[in-house]
Amino acid sequence: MIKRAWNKWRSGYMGRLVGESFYAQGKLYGIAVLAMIAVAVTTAGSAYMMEYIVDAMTSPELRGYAHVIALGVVILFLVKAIASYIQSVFLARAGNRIVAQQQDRVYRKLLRHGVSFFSTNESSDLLMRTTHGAQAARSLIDVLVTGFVRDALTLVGLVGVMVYQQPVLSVMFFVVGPIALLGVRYLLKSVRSIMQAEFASLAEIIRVLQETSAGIKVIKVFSLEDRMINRMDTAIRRVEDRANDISRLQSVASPLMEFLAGLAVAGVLVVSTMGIAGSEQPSAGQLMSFITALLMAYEPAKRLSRMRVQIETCMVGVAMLFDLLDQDETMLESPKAHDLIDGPGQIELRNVTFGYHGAMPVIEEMNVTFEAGKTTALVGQSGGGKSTLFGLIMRFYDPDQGSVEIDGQDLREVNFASLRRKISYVGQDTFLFSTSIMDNLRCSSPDATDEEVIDAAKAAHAHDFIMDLPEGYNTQVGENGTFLSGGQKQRIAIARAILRKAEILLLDEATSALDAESESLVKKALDTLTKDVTVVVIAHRLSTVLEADKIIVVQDGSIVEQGNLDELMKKNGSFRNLFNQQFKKHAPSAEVAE
Ligand SMILES: Nc1ncnc2c1ncn2[C@@H]1O[C@H](COP(=O)(O)OP(=O)(O)OP(=O)(O)O)[C@@H](O)[C@H]1O
Repeated sequence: MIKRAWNKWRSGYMGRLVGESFYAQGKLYGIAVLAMIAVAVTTAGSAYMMEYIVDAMTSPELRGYAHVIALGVVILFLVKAIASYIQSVFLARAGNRIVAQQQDRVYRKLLRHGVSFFSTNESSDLLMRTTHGAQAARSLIDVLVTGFVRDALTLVGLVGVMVYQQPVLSVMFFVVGPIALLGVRYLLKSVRSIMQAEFASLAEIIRVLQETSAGIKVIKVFSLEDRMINRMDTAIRRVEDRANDISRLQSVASPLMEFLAGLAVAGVLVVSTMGIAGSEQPSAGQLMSFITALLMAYEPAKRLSRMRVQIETCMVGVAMLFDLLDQDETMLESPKAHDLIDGPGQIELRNVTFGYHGAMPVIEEMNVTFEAGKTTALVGQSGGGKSTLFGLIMRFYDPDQGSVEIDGQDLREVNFASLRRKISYVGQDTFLFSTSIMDNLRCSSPDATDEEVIDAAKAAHAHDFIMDLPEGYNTQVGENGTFLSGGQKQRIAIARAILRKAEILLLDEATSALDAESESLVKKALDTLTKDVTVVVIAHRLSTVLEADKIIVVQDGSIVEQGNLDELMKKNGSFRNLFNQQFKKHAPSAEVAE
C-alpha cells in the first residue's frame, strides 16, 4: 500500500516536480539542506544556551564561566548567521534555475506545436502558464524544502529543549499544537478554487492589455474606451477579491497561533510560580530556556501551519504548467522523416479533404498540380480556401484525407527543416519582429551578406524608403513594425522572402498594400528573380495575376476552373465574371484580354 501511495505521489504533479527539480538541482538543494540542518541545530542550541546565560548572571558559582558562555553564544550565532546565509543563497539559486528551466522547457514545447495549437490556445493563457506556472513551481519547492527541513527540524529541536528543560510544562505545547492544526485544516478547503479563479482573472487582465495594444486604433475610432475600462475593472476587481480571500485565509493562521502562544506563556508563568508537585523547583535559567524555546517555536510552527495553504496555492500554478507541458504535440514529425529530396519543386494535392480542428471541410477532394518553375495564381471569392491550401503546402496542417506532395514526396514523410528550407512565404498579415530592419530581412537567410540583403531590398523596392529612415537598415521597426506603413512592411516581407532564395515561393496577397506603380515594379522584379521558382500567388486584384502561367479559381473549397488567361476568358465562366467585375470600365469583353 505504501508503494502504491508512493507511486501515485511520484506520478502526480508534486512528485514529478520534486523529482525533476532534485534531479536537476540536487547539488544546490543538498547544500541548502545541510545549511538548514545547521540553522535548526543552532536555533535549538541558542534556546538551550539561555539556561547558562541566565544562570551565569544570577548564580554566583557560574559567574566565573561568563566569558566562556559568552564565547559559546558568539560562536553559536556566528554559525547560525553563516548557515542562514548559505541556505538563502543556495535555495534562491536553485529556485531561479528551476524557473529558468521550466520556462525554457515550456517555450521549446510551444515551438514544437503546430499552428493549430496557437489558434486554440490564447496567448494570454500561455503567458500566465509560462510565467506564473514556473514561479509557482519554484515557490512550491521552496515551501517544501524550508517546511520539511528547516522548520520541521527547528521545531523538533526546540520541542526537544522544552521537554528536556520542563517535561511537565511541555505537555501544554502538545495540547496547543493540534488545536492550531485543526484550525488550519478548516481553511484549506477553498484555497484551490480561489486560486484557479485568480489565475483566470489574471489571464483576462493580460488579454485586455494585449487587445488594447493591438487594437488601439479600433478602440479609439469606435470610442470603446469605456467598454475596455469596464472589462479591465471587472478583471482587476476579481483578482483583488481573490487575493484578499487568499490573504485572509493565510492570515487567520498567525493570530490563531499568536493567541495560543500567549496562552502557553501565561500558563508557564502561573504553573512554574505555583511549583509542580513532586518536582524540584527549576532554576531561573532552565525556566528562561524553556520559555525561549517555546517562543522561538512559534515562528516555525506558524510557517508549518501555513504550509498546506501555500502548497495548495502553488499547486494551481504547477498544475497549469504541467497541463501545458503534457499536451500532445499537434503536429508531429514522423520518426522516419527524411530530408526532402531535391527536385524541381512541383507541388501536388491528391484528393485532399481538410477541415480545421476536424470540423466541416473547407477543402474537399481537391486534386491540383502546381507546375515546377511556373507561376500559378489562385483567385476566387473570400473564404473559398485559398490560404488554407498554403497552410497545407507548408504543412501547418495535415489533410484529413489524401496527400500533399512536393516532387512526389508526401509531406508527412519529410522532416520539417528540409520542407521549410524549400519554401518561402509572404502572408496576408505581414509580421515583423521588434528589432532592426536588417535583422527582419536577414532572419529568412541568416548567412546572407549585407550586399545580398540590400539587393533583395532593392528588388522589393524597399531600399529607397529604408535609406530615408534615420538609421537606414539599423532602424528599429517597433512592435510588429508599428513605425512603418502597411506598404513598407509588405515590401520588407517581400524582400525577406526573396532573400531566402527558395525553390517554392508562396505569395498570399503579398502586394495588396502597395500602390499600383510599386506593385507593378515589385512584380517585374519578382518575375526576373523567380525564373525557375515555383510560384503560387493568391490575389484578389486580378491585374496582379493576368500573366500567370496558370490561373485556378477556387470556390467553396473546390477548383471550379483552371487554365491560362485566354482559356478562362473563352470559357465565359467564374473567372470571366470576376474579370468583368474588376475591369468593367476598361475591359468589358474577352477580346481585351486576348
Ligand atoms: N485557423 C482557422 N480555424 C478555423 N477555421 C478557419 C481558420 N482559418 C480559416 N478558416 C476557415 O476556412 C475557410 C477558408 O479560409 P481561407 O482563409 O483559406 O480562405 P481564403 O480563400 O484564403 O479567403 P481570403 O481570400 O478572404 O483570404 C473560411 O471559411 C475560414 O472561416
